Amino acid sequence: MLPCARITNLLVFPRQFFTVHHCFCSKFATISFCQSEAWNNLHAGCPGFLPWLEQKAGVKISSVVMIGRSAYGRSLFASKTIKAGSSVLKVPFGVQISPDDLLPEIKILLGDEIGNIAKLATVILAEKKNGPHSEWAPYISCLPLLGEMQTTSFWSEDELDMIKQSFIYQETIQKKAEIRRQFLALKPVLDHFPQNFGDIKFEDFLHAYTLVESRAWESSKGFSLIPLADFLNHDGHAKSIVLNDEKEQISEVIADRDYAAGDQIWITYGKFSNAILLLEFGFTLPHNTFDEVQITFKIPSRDPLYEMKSELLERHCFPTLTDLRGFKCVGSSFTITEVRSAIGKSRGIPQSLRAAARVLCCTSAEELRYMVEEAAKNDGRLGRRPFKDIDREVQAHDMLLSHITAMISEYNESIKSLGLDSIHRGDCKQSVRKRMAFDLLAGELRILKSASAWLQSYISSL
Ligand SMILES: C[S@@+](CC[C@H](N)C(=O)[O-])C[C@H]1O[C@@H](n2cnc3c(N)ncnc32)[C@H](O)[C@@H]1O
Repeated sequence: MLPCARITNLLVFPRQFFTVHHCFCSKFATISFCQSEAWNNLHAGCPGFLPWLEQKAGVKISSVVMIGRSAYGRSLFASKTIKAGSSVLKVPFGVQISPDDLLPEIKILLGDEIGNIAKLATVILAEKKNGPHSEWAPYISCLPLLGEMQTTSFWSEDELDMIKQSFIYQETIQKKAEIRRQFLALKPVLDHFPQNFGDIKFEDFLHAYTLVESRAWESSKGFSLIPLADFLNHDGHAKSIVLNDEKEQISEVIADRDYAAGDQIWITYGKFSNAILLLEFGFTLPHNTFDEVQITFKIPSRDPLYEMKSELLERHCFPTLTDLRGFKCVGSSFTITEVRSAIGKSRGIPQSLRAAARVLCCTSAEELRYMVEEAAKNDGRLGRRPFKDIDREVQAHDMLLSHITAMISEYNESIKSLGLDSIHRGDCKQSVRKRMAFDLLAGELRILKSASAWLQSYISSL
């Protein structure tokens, strides 16, 4: 049995500054958030959904779950006691939706620039247009509506401004641009089949794309939506995942703990930071142990050693970045996670980041050449050893510390401007987004503070 990966793994890691986007509009597109909430409560349990799915599959899928609603949206609950290690549900591949379900006459017109997520989104759009005549109607009608989507692609400019300190801000912009690019490539094809799609707008496509991204798993067919399994919510500490059994042609979830009747059943979507959860799934956790922060450096253009440092850093550790306007610059983005302890033998901040700081603070070509020779004599990695000159080592780490200190004060400012008093008040869309912005920024601030404490401790130990 193979673990099924959330598609986020493929899209976001290894992460650079890039990504996807897009949307989908339907007859529900104009429904306000509150109206759609009411609609959902009415259909909270998706009555008849499981019997319908079992009839379609021709086999029993689960005798231990029921569909309900919790603070996390639609959810699966134990209908009776479930023991750790026992099967929760088994969904045959035959009742999963994949890009293979695209009509052949449409599929043949799609070029390589249309990815699997966009293809699967196109399947959803066609089924949605089919309304009650769709063979997937009971499933499609249970999916979240446009007004309920919370991923940052749906945030207004003002809302995005709340998280401008985080790399997710830039990623959201790039992701939406990429989704729009795919939509524009797809649109002429969709327009050839008005009976299948109607007049699809970008918002429709973005909606469908985000539904796929937040609910599909990687499969032998690219990506698949797995009805019922996709009603399971994420717990960062859960061990259960969706497993694929190619031989039996089923996806299965095994309980990682004992559940009493009525308990919500959890799985993990993966080891995702709040930034990724927000970008791809539209939620955050109050304390996420997988949070991370991107530290980005650029060599000052006035540095007399700019060319030499650029060449070295590009060769050894810094990728070339292309900014939003298409200008290339040498810089680098390093990911840091929480440093558990500021003292002792803790792993500290990444060696690659410290190496880059050492290169950046060199003031002569001789110093840089010496670093290259030293790397060649050892494991080939540039700047991994502390400077023999302690002042220089302090200088490199001081530079990092002041960069991180500046970030800390920017994060503090952003958190303050959220208005701490109002964060935990209210359930409306704006309050929910404010709370998520707070979780994101507070988590990233915690990491920056841990890095700062580690750097201070290292510098004072020199
Ligand atoms: C795979 S679906 C799970 C079913 C979903 N609750 C529904 O209503 O259809 C993933 C979505 O569930 C919600 N979700 C999952 N885990 C969550 C959590 N721990 N906290 C808040 N929302 C969560 C998010 O909206 C996410 O995009």
